[in-house]
Amino acid sequence: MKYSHDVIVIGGGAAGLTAAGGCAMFGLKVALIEGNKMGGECLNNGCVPSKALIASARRAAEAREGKRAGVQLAAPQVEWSGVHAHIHKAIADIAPHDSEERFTEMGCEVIRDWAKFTGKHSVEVGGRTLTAPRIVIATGSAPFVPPVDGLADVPYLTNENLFDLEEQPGHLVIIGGGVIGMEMAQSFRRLGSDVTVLEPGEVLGRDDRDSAAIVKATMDKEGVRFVKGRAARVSQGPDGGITVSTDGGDDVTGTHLLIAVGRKARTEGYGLEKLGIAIGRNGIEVDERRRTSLKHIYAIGDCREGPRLTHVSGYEGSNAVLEIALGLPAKVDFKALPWCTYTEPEIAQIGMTESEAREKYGEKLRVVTEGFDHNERAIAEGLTKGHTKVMLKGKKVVGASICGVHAGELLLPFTQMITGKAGTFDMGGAIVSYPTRAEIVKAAAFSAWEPIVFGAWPKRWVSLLAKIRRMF
Ligand SMILES: Cc1cc2nc3c(=O)[nH]c(=O)nc-3n(C[C@H](O)[C@H](O)[C@H](O)COP(=O)(O)OP(=O)(O)OC[C@H]3O[C@@H](n4cnc5c(N)ncnc54)[C@H](O)[C@@H]3O)c2cc1C
Ligand SMILES: NC(=O)c1ccc[n+]([C@@H]2O[C@H](COP(=O)([O-])OP(=O)(O)OC[C@H]3O[C@@H](n4cnc5c(N)ncnc54)[C@H](O)[C@@H]3O)[C@@H](O)[C@H]2O)c1
Repeated sequence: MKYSHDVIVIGGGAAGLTAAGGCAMFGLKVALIEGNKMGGECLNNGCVPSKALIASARRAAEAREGKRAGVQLAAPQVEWSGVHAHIHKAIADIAPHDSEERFTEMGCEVIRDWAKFTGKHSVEVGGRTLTAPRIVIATGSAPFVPPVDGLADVPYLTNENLFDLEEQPGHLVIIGGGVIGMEMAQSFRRLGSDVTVLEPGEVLGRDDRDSAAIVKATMDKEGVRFVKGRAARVSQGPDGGITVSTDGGDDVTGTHLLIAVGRKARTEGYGLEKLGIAIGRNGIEVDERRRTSLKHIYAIGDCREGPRLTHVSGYEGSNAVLEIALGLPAKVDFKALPWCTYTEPEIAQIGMTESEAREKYGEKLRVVTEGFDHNERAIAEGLTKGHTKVMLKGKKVVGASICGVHAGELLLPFTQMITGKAGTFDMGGAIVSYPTRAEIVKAAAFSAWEPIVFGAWPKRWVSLLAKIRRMF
C-alpha cells in the first residue's frame, strides 16, 4: 500500500512532540499535526506559566517573612503587570524548544491545523489526506467543568485563561483543592489576593497525608481560607461578586472564580467514534503498550486513561518511538513514577505512598522517616520543615515521600533504588519529575548515548522495518 508517511502524530504537546521528534531522528517520514499552539498545555497554560507564577509568589513570601539568618528584606511590592510579564517571558523563552521550526529541522513535516480521522490509516488535515501504517493520538485533555447550577451564567477561570488575567484578583475563590487548586491558592495569596478554596474531601488527596498536612498548615498560616464542601450553585451579584454555595450550606463570595476539579480527555470531534476506537471513563482505552483497540493506532499522554503529567507524556512518547521506529514492544512501567506538587514546602512522591503501600503489604511494610530538623544543611539554612519517608518491603524500596525545600530534586536516587538500575543508559531513559533541575542529569546521561542510539545501525534497521510496514 502507498502511504504518504511512516507515522502521523496528532497533537504537538509533550507527548506528540516526543513521539514525532524521536521517530524523525530515526529517519522516519513523520507528519506532526497541531491545531493550536505548539507545546500544548504544559508550555502555554499548564506547567510553565504556573511554575513562573509560583516563582513570583515565592519572592513575595520571602520578602514578607520575618528576619531570617540575620537579614530582614524590605516588604514586597507586587506589580501584577510585572508578574504577568514574567509568566509570558518564561513561555516565550521555552517556546523555541517546542517550535515548528525546531521540529521541521528534526525532519518532521509540521502541519498547523486540526486533524480528523477519515479511515483506519487516514487523517484529513488542511484539505489534504495523509496516510500511514502507524498513527499516534496525543490530543491531550481540557479542564473538566463540573455541572454546577448557574456556572454557565457567570464568568469563570480555568487554567486556559488564568494566566492571561490583566488584573490581580481581589478575592479568588477556587473550586477544587487538588494540585492546581493548592498551587494556585498559595501563589495568589502570597501575591496579596484573598483566597478561598472549596474542597469536599482532603486537600491534595493523592499526596502523602503527612506531607499534605504540613502544606495545609503552612497555607492556613499564610491566610488561605479553606471551606469543606462541594460547589453546588454559583451566582453573580449586581456588583459583579461571584457567590459559590456549597452542598453544606456555606456561601463564599469573591471577585474571581477558578475551576480546578480535574481534567477531561480530548476524545471527541476528530472521528474516533466512527473508527470504533474504544473510549473508557475518561480517555481513550489503551493497553500497557499504549495501543488502542485498533493496534496500529497508539494513544499517549493526557488523552488516554492514566496519570496526567508532562514527564509521563514524554515517557509514553519515547515508548511510542521504540514501538514504531524500532518495533520493540514497550510496556509502561510506573513502579518508579515520580511527581511533585510545587507548593511551599514542596511535596515529592515516587512509587507508592505510605497508604498505598500499607494497603498492599500490610504488616510487612516498614516505613523509615527522617526529619529535615536533623539535616545539617537544612539547619544551617534555618529551613527545617518537612521529612523524607521511605517505604520498604524487606530491603526493597517500594516508594518514597519527601516534603521540604526542593523536595522534587531529591527523588532521583529513589528512581535507582526502586528500579535497581543505575547505569547512564538507564538514567537516560528514566522517568524524571517535570519541571525539576534534576532533569539535567537525565539529559546529560541521554546525551552520552545519543550518537549510539541514533547511529547508523539502528537507522538501517528502522529503515528496513519501515519499508516492510509500507508493503502492507
Ligand atoms: C495548571 C497546570 C499545571 C500543570 N503543572 C504540571 C507540572 O508541574 N508537572 C507536570 O508533570 N504536569 C503538569 N501539568 C500537566 C501537564 O500539563 C499535562 O500532563 C501535559 O501537558 C499533557 O501533555 P500532552 O502532550 O499529553 O497533551 P497536551 O499538552 O494537551 O497536547 C495536546 C495537543 O493536541 C492538540 N490537538 C488536540 N486535538 C487535535 C486535533 N484534532 N488536531 C490537531 N491537534 C490537536 C491540542 O491543541 C494540544 O496542543 C499541569 C497541568 C495544568 C493544567
Ligand atoms: N505539579 C503537578 O504535577 C501538577 C500541577 C497542576 C496540575 N497537574 C495535573 O493536572 C491535573 C488536574 O489538576 P486538578 O487540580 O484540576 O485536579 P485534581 O484531580 O488534582 O483535584 C481536583 C479536586 O477537585 C475536587 N472537586 C471535584 N468536584 C468538586 C466540586 N464540585 N466542588 C469542590 N471541589 C471539587 C476533588 O475532590 C479534588 O480534590 C492533575 O491531576 C495533574 O495530573 C499536575
